[in-house]
Amino acid sequence: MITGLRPIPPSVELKAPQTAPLLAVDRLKAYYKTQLFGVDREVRAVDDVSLKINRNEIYGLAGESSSGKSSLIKTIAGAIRPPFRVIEGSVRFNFKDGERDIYKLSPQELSAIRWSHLSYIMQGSMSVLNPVRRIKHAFADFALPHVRVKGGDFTRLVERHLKRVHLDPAVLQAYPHELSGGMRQRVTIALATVCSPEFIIADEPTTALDVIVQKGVLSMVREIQQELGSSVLFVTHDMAVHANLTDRLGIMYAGRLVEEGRTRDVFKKPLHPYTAHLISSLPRIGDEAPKKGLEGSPPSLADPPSGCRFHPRCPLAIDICHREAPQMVEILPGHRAACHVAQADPTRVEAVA
Ligand SMILES: Nc1ncnc2c1ncn2[C@@H]1O[C@H](COP(=O)(O)OP(=O)(O)OP(=O)(O)O)[C@@H](O)[C@H]1O
Repeated sequence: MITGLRPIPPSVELKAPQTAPLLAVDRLKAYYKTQLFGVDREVRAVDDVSLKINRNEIYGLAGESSSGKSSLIKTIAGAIRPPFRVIEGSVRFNFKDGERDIYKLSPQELSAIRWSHLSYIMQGSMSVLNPVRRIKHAFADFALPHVRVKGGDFTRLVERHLKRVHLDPAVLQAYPHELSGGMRQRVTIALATVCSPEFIIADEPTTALDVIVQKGVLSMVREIQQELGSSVLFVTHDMAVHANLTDRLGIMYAGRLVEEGRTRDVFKKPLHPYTAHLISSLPRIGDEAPKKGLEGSPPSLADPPSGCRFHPRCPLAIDICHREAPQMVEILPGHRAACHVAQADPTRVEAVA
């Protein structure tokens, strides 16, 4: 455990009970407001999303390309830059030393919680690691400002952490190009976790890696999460990764969360036809039946369909789906879905899978 973290900023709110979720996202809307050929355009990348992430869990976020996963994690991390804007809603963290409402923090307060409370593992390790500087400088640049220890104590702290994640401290002397892709990604995970953050966002950290290396990196994520007792928001479109790693799973479609539940429940009994499709398209050994692709393409988020955004592609769509956007409703214990058909009769969705 690292001691010597920075003092709590004065604007921190009162502590909430430790049983409360670590993260509560409430009715969040965040849009890209751009102009195309002089015409205003609004891309509704995050459109009325509510979710909670508990302490000590790995929450997976899945969905096809352009469904809004990266935009949602940007809003959660408070990394909002024009043309992206938060329209309404809130993102609140219940950290051990007090609550933080991300959109009420000043830039200084936001940077004070980065790395020490909230950290981010990005997709490409090379975007974090400077190719012309040794790895040790990355630790000094990012982590050193967030711990009180300096000099030799800081080096010892980093070396201890590297050993904890099964990395040889010799990597500190290496340049990024001297390491394999898997090693570099391990280094970025070590970097993101060295200050023992309570909440870790991982954005497709294993996408560029081959399956064997990917397996090693995923076990490292699980191990470090358990050791630190952190919560992880793990984003990938790869459902096989979710099946192996995550405790709970949220599925996004066209800027909305359409299903959420314990990962095993979602895989066993999907409640949204889109999720059923994602699961049924996973390859299974011995299953020679041809896989049916999902017809149609994802909608434009600048002009999404009326009602349920999935209805133009949904084999179960009924009248109401064209007119009314379904709300996320708990259909089975701890298992929510935004689907009119499943809310009327959850067994109908099984037929899609
Ligand atoms: N800077 C931007 N300006 C305008 N629109 C954007 C911008 N960045 C993303 N978008 C749009 O927001 C929508 C959601 O994109 P986002 O990157 O969040 O999806 P994603 O699910 O993370 O996709 P991927 O898996 O491909 O990364 C898309 O329609 C995308 O075109």
